[in-house]
Amino acid sequence: MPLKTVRDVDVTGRRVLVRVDFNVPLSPDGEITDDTRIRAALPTIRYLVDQGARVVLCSHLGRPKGKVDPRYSLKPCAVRLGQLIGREVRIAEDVTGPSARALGARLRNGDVMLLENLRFDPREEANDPGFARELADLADLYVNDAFGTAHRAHASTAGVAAYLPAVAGFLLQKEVDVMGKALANPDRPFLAILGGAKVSDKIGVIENLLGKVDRLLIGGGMANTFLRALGHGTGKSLVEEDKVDQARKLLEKAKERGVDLWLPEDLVVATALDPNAEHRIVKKEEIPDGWMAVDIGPDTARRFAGAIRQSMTVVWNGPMGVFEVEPFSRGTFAVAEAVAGSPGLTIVGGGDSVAAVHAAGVADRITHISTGGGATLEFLEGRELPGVAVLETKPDVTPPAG
Ligand SMILES: Nc1ncnc2c1ncn2[C@@H]1O[C@H](COP(=O)(O)OP(=O)(O)O)[C@@H](O)[C@H]1O
Ligand SMILES: O=C(OP(=O)(O)O)[C@H](O)COP(=O)(O)O
Ligand SMILES: [Mg+2]
Repeated sequence: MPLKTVRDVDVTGRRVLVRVDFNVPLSPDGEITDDTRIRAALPTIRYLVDQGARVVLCSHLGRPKGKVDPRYSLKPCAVRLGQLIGREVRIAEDVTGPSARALGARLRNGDVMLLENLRFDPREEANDPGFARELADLADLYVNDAFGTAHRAHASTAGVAAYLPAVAGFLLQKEVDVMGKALANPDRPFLAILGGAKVSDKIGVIENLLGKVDRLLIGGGMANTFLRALGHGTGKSLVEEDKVDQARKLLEKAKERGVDLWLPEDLVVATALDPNAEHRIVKKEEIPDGWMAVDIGPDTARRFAGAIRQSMTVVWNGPMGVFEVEPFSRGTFAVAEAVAGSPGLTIVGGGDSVAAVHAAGVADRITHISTGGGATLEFLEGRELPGVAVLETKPDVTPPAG
């Protein structure tokens, strides 16, 4: 059934708590390197402002693990949002404390404020009902527009809906709608590309993906755990030791089901994550001790690009390497270029993958840029996302055919 959205409720003069995903990539000195996720939330924010709502935005940024940490402050996002909407966006000093409550009480119709990083409070990720209640007490209505975090059952994405009317924002609605249609009956060959660094988070989706796709390409940090499962040394690469067994089983399952699962055949290895670090290209069996895999190699990039160009549906999440460091960006950019040149429907999702697609200059040749990485993968798996499940629906009014 279709989701109820902000358009289906009266918002004028009401305090509206809007969960957004402002988890944007930051440079080492704390500058926003890609503001796609902030821009993606603008339609909902602008609508609420125009309707005279009192807007209380909330988001997480990074993984500060329940502790206040200035490196993960949302202040830069408040500044950027203020520039984009042309009005002041005040940021609270705390999440649900005295500063947030005082700023909230002073809001006038059309004002916008932002709470500090939700994950400064350990109760957010624990989906603590007391914390959900404190969030709810700041508002009269809850709007979820954080598609990128909709796969998390946290206080601000799920728990809070127990205490307030809960509707979708325009971004979340659009993501669910566009991807639902695109992936309901995909043209084949259907290919997925998986990379990035959130290995333990995302390895779990592979089993179900094997039942959906014809071919799966694995690169980036995700590939290293699989190389280890094949018995190769991985030096000081990012590897999740406790997922090696699972990776081995997935390799077997792919074989049983006749799904092509491709790993890198060659890699760029480096001595450090530094643009000036020594680096070279090696075969996948030859990662030297003390070195780390930081990108797929040129042969792999060519092979992956060929497969991508032969596919009619492509879903990509997770960079092929540490593309933020220039010498290690080539594999990711080659894949971005290939996805852009693929003849069929293409979806790229994830905070960092989307930043890479913008950096590669190919974003306008992708069918759908999604703000969700892990969320898109779980959606593709066919899993119900907790942040969507808690929202109100409206009766389907599609008239019967004929
Ligand atoms: N081989 C690798 N080793 C370490 N980190 C990697 C490697 N390949 C990619 N990464 C990192 O993965 C990060 C993105 O991962 P992730 O958050 O899972 O993707 P997304 O945000 O697109 O969903 C990037 O910051 C990138 O530097
Ligand atoms: O950046 C995000 O996901 P992504 O890296 O998969 O794109 C979301 O904001 C979720 O963050 P989380 O994986 O720390 O819960
Ligand atoms: Mg990310």
